[in-house]
Amino acid sequence: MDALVPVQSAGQRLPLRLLSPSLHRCIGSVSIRRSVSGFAMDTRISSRSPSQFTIRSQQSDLKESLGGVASSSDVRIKEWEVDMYQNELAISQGIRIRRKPPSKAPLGYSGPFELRLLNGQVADSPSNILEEITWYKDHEVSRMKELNPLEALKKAVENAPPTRDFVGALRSAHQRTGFPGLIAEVKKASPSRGILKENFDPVEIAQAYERGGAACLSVLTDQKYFKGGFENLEAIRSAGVKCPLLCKEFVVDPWQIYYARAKGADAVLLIAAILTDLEITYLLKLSKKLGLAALVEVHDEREMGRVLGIEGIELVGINNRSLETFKVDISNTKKLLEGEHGRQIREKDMIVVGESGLFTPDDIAYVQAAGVKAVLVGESIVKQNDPEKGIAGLFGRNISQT
Ligand SMILES: O=P(O)(O)OC[C@@H](O)[C@@H](O)c1c[nH]c2ccccc12
Repeated sequence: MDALVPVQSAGQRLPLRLLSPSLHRCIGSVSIRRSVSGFAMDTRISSRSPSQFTIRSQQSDLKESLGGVASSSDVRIKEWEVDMYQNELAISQGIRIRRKPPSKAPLGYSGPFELRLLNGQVADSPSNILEEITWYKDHEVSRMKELNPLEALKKAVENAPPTRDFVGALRSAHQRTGFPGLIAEVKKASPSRGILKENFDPVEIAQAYERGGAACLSVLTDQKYFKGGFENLEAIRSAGVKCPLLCKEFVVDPWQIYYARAKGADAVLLIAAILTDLEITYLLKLSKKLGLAALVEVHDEREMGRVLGIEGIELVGINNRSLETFKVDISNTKKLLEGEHGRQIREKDMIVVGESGLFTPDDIAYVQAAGVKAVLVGESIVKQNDPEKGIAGLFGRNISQT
């Protein structure tokens, strides 16, 4: 991808070679190009003039960029089309979560896409909590980007201390203890459980987890739904906690990967239920480039099949909680590790993380027998007065020095 594509006006056709074959039918504007590698791109209307716009790829490291001139309403229409294509592309991969509300269409626009895409989906309210979070996140990220432009973030990342080896820490904890490596979660609240801990001191909890033998920590950074924050990630890191840190976010934009890295993360979460294969591939590459591990989360067989088709994934999380219905069932981990999928995972030597709903030594033994080498645990340990003891209770013995 070394193309520099001149764009005179929105609506101009772009060279076929830049488009995915399945999207040839969509040719007709720069926006389509954006929806293909699209996620990789960032649209900005330049401050010099509202009728001037540049679309710069976040893959600018790969020297691709688009630039052009159009009216700002053209740009809005094109952006809306991109969003709709994003939804379409996702639907074609069996993803039910829509990334944008369907009626974000600019006022007065009634092209063929609007008719097609709104058909049967006229309501503009999210169909479940994951969709709601995703829509809100999109909104939040665009605001945060204004305050922290990518260029500045890249500089911060260049000067940031090196990352710690998240995957290595899990593997060595597994070898050391004979139990799945523990990713202990620093989580104040969740939409399904409400407030988990009133007097929540993230640094104290993180230090207790570390003393208790956690291999890594997961820190919720979502503010609105989980009462977390990036300040928690930063505080834990600067308090000298050595466990590698997973930034627990709903990543819908590459900007968030840079941000997580700048704020002290060693790993990021990529949720297959909200990301297309292309997005996962791109975000995975970007994470690696920045020295971050990526935990790719699935919650059903279809998502597992999808991620097994993507090169370079080392860590797969199986969430026992549906983020759409909140239903928790730890046999999900077992189910997804059976048969052909399990075989492929073993062949590729991937680390599987059993996530959510783990409370007792029996639960740990159950998911371990199913094939996980790591577990991600929040509620059962964060709720304890002493989270360090909570870990010993969860495993049935002290895992800090075995
Ligand atoms: O508190 P629990 O049931 O132990 O679950 C922890 C973790 O798996 C859960 O918080 C989680 C898994 N995937 C997520 C994605 C986003 C937010 C949260 C999550």
